[in-house]
Amino acid sequence: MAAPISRSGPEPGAAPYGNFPNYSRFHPPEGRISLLPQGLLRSLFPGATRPLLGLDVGCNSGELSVALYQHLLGLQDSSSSPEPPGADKELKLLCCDIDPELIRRAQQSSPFPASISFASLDIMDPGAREPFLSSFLQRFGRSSFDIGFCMSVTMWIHLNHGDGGLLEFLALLASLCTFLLVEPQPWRCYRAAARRLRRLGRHDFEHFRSLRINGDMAESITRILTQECAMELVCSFGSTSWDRSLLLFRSTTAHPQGSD
Ligand SMILES: C[S@@+](CC[C@H](N)C(=O)[O-])C[C@H]1O[C@@H](n2cnc3c(N)ncnc32)[C@H](O)[C@@H]1O
Repeated sequence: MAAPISRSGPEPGAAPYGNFPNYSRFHPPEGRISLLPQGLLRSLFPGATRPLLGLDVGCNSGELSVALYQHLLGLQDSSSSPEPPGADKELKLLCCDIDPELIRRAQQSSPFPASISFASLDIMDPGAREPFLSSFLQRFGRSSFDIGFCMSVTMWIHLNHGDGGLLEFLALLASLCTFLLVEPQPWRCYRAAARRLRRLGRHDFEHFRSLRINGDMAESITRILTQECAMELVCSFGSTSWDRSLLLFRSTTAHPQGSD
């Protein structure tokens, strides 16, 4: 299920999918994690009696996925300490990324292999996505995830797949997840990404100049999710130091606590 990524050529900085090899050095997980309240998972799923299922889309090399897992379960921030007994029964996290090399690194360094699975997947490829996601969900007798994470990914989907792709992506996440945490990139990041590509002598992103969804991206994504995807905004956890907001949505149609 490896996605077709070419790493040949003299342009390592281009990262056309946002597949930067050292992303977490520039945007460390702590900047996001510190905005999320302690005990968030328990407050969203009081009295959950079976493992909660999470989906992290665009996980890069996994640093944020691991930090989210630790934070949500209230584990000490130490990748060297073993997972406490029982933790793997509380939350199972499926993390995917289009870049197989990033996934290989995530797998190699994962401190919690029993609870966090990393896999190479282009989430926009229905032929690969559907069997992959349903086989994971079926293992737990489920048809949806309790919580999804879409952290600094919307811009890359939007630039590579256009307005239609962004709408399709958000509708997909809304249909798959009871709760959804989204960190949208603001519009100025789109300009910076396009500039970076031009400086490297590459063609513009195919869709950049024709995007009609533009401007205040947090507002647009909130509008799409709430008006077109049957979700409601539960909370905005504020903005990171690099001015990206963390928005939590809940499905208005899914049953609570993953009771599907
Ligand atoms: C900017 S990084 C964000 C990484 C991580 N979520 C974080 O916030 O620290 C965006 C990631 O999305 C991934 N990505 C982009 N398009 C994707 C797609 N169609 N399917 C899966 N992953 C994708 C990229 O490879 C990249 O690793």
